[in-house]
Amino acid sequence: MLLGGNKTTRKIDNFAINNLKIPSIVLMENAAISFVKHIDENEDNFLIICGKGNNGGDGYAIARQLFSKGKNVKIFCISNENMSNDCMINYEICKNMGIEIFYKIEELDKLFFECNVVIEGIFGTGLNSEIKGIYQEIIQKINTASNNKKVYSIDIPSGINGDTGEIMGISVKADITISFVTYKKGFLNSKIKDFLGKIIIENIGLNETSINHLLKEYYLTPDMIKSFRIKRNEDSHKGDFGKVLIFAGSSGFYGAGNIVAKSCVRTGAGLTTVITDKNNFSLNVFVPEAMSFPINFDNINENLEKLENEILNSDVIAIGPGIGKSEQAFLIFEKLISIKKNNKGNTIKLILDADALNLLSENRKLFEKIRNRSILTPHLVEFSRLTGFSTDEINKNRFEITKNFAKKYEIILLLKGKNTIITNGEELFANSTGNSHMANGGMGDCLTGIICSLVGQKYDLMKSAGIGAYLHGKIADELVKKQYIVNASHIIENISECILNIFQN
Ligand SMILES: NC(=O)C1=CN([C@@H]2O[C@H](COP(=O)(O)OP(=O)(O)OC[C@H]3O[C@@H](n4cnc5c(N)ncnc54)[C@H](OP(=O)(O)O)[C@@H]3O)[C@@H](O)[C@H]2O)[C@H](O)CC1
Ligand SMILES: [K+]
Repeated sequence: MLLGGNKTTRKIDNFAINNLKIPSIVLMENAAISFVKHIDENEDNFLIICGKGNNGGDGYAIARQLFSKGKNVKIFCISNENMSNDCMINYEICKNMGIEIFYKIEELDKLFFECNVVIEGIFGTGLNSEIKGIYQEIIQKINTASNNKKVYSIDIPSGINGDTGEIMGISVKADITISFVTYKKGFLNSKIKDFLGKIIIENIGLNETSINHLLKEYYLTPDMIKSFRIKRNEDSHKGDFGKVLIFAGSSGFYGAGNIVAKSCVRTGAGLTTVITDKNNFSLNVFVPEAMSFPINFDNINENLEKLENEILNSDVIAIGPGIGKSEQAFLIFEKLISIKKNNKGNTIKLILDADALNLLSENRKLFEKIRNRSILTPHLVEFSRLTGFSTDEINKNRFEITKNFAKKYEIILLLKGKNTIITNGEELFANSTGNSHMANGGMGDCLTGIICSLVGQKYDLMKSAGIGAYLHGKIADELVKKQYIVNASHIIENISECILNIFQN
């Protein structure tokens, strides 16, 4: 699903009008028809509150549509001065059709009392400053009425900034928001969840393929994830699904390596090998399918030569969870990223997480070695270390900072958090799955294991990160329907079933 904001709405509008030659009034009509589809047939009494821009125009067009279905419709017109052209056209039609239109704020309370459903088209993507005066008063009244009326917002609850989700002074609290063409970036702001209600994204007669060159940002949906699927050949063998090398876990943190390995195996990698302390025997017990490459941490140099063969033999290397920041960990990390091509002549892909990111932050010249072949999966604090931006600055400007960073270092960045962001600097995915019940130790390790497995199975880096993040969150979303806390082990046991559901449903 396309992800957009205020500017992109104008860009899409302009393209549809100027290039596709769809008159703007037709787009508005399509928006109104799509909107009305979601209104309960049994509802009868509607109050439609309209501003003077195209959001209000949508409101008048929706009023016409409902009126023509025989519904009882009343309109509250906030202003009929300086209306946009299309708003004016629909306002005039409503007047000509004899729909009752009210103008005085004193009449509003009675209008609320008489209706069952409020539809508000005060501001959409054109909101450009703090809301004051009469607009503030009207929104307050809508929110008071919303206790016992169903409130629908057209495109965006009036008062929410479509780009940032910021509340511009005051906002309508919608029960249902029916938005057009794009999932608005502002909806990703977790602080306004209660203002959005149920979100529905509707078409206005534009096929996604005819406009998707205009924007390269997406909100991940099940359909998108399904479309990424690479079918398995009947005659394939384990070599086709990737040789994955994992450097994760160290004394005290063996669990991290075990979780990465088990997630990787369960996601379907062909062969999984874990570089681990020679004294770690837990791997074989926890993940019997994985192989180990034992390391003597007391004499690291003796291992590095043998390790070279292992590197040359791999398709993808995941590095980081639980490795610590010791000198030995650094030497192994440096070795693992020092070879770019494997024995088959293919680029060895890298997934860098946790301490690998911290080591990278402190040794920035290593960025040169990871270009064009890596996914970095920081959480907010790790990303702050990598970029030098404060966590507040990142939160306020996630899209721009992540894109710039990915572009600068030519890597895929996956910034974990609510609506995890994945970007290569051009294209961007915002994840739609996941919940707070999965916020506990080992989750990130599990995600690393899923992603390196997908890369091994020849999914490209963006798609591996996208599928991985979606799958990881989706499993947790399903599990919280029947349990309160979701741990990495729960995710691991459900990976395969969830992949099946996503790819085959
Ligand atoms: N491609 C699509 O998705 C389509 C969407 N449509 C709908 O159009 C709106 C956007 O319409 P637009 O006219 O650009 O903007 P709005 O209607 O949201 O608002 C503009 C008017 O609001 C005034 N304004 C803005 N901020 C304030 C404020 N704080 N206080 C008071 N008034 C404000 C603004 O006045 P100015 O004087 O500042 O110009 C405008 O009068 C989109 O959201 C969809 O609903 C199309 O129907 C089809 C295509
Ligand atoms: K609105």
